[in-house]
Amino acid sequence: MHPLLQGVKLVAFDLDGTLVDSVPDLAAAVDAALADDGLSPRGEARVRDWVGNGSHKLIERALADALNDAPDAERQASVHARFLHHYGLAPNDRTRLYPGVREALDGLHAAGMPLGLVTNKPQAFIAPILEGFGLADHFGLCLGGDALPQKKPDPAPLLHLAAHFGVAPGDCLMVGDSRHDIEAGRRAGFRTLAVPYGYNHGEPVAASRPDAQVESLAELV
Ligand SMILES: O=C(O)COP(=O)(O)O
Ligand SMILES: [Mg+2]
Repeated sequence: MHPLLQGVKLVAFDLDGTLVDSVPDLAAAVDAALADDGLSPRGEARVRDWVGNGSHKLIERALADALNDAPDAERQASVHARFLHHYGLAPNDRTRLYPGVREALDGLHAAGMPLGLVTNKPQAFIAPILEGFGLADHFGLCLGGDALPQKKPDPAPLLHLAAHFGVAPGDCLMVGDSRHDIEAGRRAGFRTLAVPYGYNHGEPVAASRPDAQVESLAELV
């Protein structure tokens, strides 16, 4: 067991970039939505740097890049709707679990550790993705970016999760790949653990000074 887990009574995981490498499917849906609007594809490498603040921000960043200008609200809304449509058709085609994720989730779950998921991804996509990997039953509560008025880096979803399980924030651990996870965790009073392999707008997540970092989540168990 990782030393940071000592005394921990609830572990909250981020989804994109922490448990799953979802950018191939996200980028395909972004590019399909842009194509519906007559715009050229942006590609996986750019989309990788735009993930982390939810689907509206993702589309805003993609449109600003494609247009070289801030999109108007109507165009933003219509391309976002097309993105939700395309992503909903294939959220799991090329999405993969990172190495060590299944071992970590199986091990923690088998040990009776309550697990939660806090992602900025829309709620509707969480279950299809987790079910695709047979992992939906591992999590007692999953919160998407549209589940509450606030999303990460606001601490509200983490505090909601801790209250749901009746665990004091100081006994909770937030595990994530981006500065939004570490900031939300710190502001909620959680311990924080980072993985370096995900999406953090092209910056090392270590710059956010998490309490610890692991190369693989297998190190948790
Ligand atoms: O949808 C996003 O922007 C990222 O989601 P995450 O919070 O699971 O990294
Ligand atoms: Mg993430």
